Amino acid sequence: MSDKLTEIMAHKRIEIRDRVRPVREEELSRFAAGDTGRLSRALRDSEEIAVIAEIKRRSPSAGDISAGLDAVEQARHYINGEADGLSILTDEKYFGGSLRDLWDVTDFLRDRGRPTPCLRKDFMVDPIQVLEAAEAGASAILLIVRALSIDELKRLREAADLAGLDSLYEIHSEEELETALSLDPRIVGVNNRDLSRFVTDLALSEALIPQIPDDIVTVSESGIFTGEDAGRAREAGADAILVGEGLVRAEDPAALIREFKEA
Ligand SMILES: O=P(O)(O)OC[C@@H](O)[C@@H](O)c1c[nH]c2ccccc12
Repeated sequence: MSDKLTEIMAHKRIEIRDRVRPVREEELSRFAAGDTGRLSRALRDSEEIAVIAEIKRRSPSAGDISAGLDAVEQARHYINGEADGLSILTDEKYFGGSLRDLWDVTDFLRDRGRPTPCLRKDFMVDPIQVLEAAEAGASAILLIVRALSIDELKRLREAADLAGLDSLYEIHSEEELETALSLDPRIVGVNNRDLSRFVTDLALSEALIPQIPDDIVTVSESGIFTGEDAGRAREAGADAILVGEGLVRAEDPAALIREFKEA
């Protein structure tokens, strides 16, 4: 692990320090109520390539993407385009998001009676964040394999399982794929962006996704802007793509989601 990701993880551990406390099993398990695996199911059930549409205001690599973005308005576009899942950045310092965005979007989805599953996109390090995700109505959390020890990965996964949340294991190398596969994952995401150097290359999905067993849901993440990119991910065998910047910058995000699915 190096530079930016190291910096972000160090910051995250400090940022949550005041909130960390023992999280009891009962606190987590009251969210599980028969609704486990909503994101993995939605991605698997889609006939075309599934689309996870991300709400992201800025990033260390792109800078400001859309500083004043209204999370609920953006979610409305994504739902109109029939996104299969939403990814909501809740990190404030580096991505301009908040837990409040997640609460607002899941409230909006609930009011519409449309249970599109939401991923809490953040740098998870402690079970308290899993509890926060469940409370805010998320269906899944992100686990960045490179950023966590095996013990942390196991601890976070256990908390997510108790709360009925899916865990998306994000990888960026063959070695990380091995680690993820040893943890019995339901969803593995290949991040095409090198989190140390910020370059994206879909060739990484093309190299790694074919090595992932069929019963695991696969996601190609980052650097997808066009129907052609989505087509490459599908050709590589991805069940889903995760798209942020391309959709946030799009004039008509709903149309772009349809284009991804038709590719
Ligand atoms: O905006 P893009 O290039 O479409 O990428 C989306 C998503 O993959 C990216 O935001 C992301 C992937 N893994 C992360 C981990 C933390 C924060 C953000 C991310």
